[in-house]
Amino acid sequence: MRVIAAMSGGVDSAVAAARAVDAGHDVTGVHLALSRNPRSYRSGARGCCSIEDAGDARRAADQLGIPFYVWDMGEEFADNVVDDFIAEYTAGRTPNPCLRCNEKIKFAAVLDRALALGFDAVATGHYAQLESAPDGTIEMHRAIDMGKDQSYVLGVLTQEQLAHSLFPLGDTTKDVVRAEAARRGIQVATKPDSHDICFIPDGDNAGWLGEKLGPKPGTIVDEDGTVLREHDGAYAFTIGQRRGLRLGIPADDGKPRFVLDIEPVSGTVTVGSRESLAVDALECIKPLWCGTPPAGSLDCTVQLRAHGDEHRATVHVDPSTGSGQAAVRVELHDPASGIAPGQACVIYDGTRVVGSATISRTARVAVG
Ligand SMILES: Nc1ncnc2c1ncn2[C@@H]1O[C@H](COP(=O)(O)OP(=O)(O)OP(=O)(O)O)[C@@H](O)[C@H]1O
Repeated sequence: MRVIAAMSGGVDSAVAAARAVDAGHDVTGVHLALSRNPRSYRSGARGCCSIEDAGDARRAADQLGIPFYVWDMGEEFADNVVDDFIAEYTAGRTPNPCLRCNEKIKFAAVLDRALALGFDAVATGHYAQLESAPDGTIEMHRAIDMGKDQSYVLGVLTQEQLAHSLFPLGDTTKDVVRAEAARRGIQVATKPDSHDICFIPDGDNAGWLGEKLGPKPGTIVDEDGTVLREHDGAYAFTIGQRRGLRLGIPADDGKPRFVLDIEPVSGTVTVGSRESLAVDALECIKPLWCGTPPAGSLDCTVQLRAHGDEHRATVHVDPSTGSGQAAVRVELHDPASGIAPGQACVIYDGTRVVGSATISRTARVAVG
């Protein structure tokens, strides 16, 4: 097959490209220039797409003896990932930009360009496994290294996209990948892993959003509406957040308080007890299925954030719902905490990804 290897300049994608070459594919390396404000990883925090990253990717491609190009996808990334991230926070929701990047950039814009240029597939260093099912469809499964498993952020991929994807690292642990990179003489063998949000290299999401959006004053209130303090922007808060609330006055019961709700229009952030955070029912919109869409009810597990726990659940799918309405309802068998609208609910049957949907509403566990 003619394969585009998406090479970030990191160790995973270098080894993934090497394995694609070993498997006998005709491989071309491509580094994506995504961020408009690239930051050198030598400055400490590892961001994305700096000149050094592109140079590391090029060197790895040279070592493998494969052609190498840089594709500028900065505009697509800004429009589909960065702007969406800002819009979602503005609306009081909690987006996952990696998932969005996979959906709109790596397995959409990049794959489309690859196919248009006559390539058959895109290989990445994501940790997930692909298997052919007896009916000829491609199934995506969790990676064997559960510490690195990235099937959650790939849960948005459709059958068509999976049919043109290769994940050469899914059956390997990160330790083995680093050892293999060292054995192959790949220079980036010890390069640190990237931060979750590549365009916010120092991890200060609130500071970054504050710069983009400016002050949007509002109040923090407790569950009975008492104002506890003012704040400069509700976008600095996420449901389930405990740290950095700077409430000053302790709760009546002396226990920690958590963000329970964010009202985007008034900017009111409600805080309360850990118990009040628990939810056991979710409504989700915009489902994307890896294979044939399920209908009716499904006993399964769901994952509600990257690297989050698996929760046993019964999922009800209504294929007839119009866009914007809850197409997927999820009953969690045990309550979960810190679940925010905007997050993806990825549905698993064992290790197999069934699909994903975006959480639009959560319902609190009835107390007493
Ligand atoms: N700027 C980029 N250019 C090309 N491919 C990229 C880029 N960023 C990410 N990728 C692809 O997406 C995969 C997953 O990206 P992620 O940000 O999770 O990196 P990672 O797990 O740290 O991998 P790596 O060690 O290769 O950077 C990478 O392995 C690579 O194939």
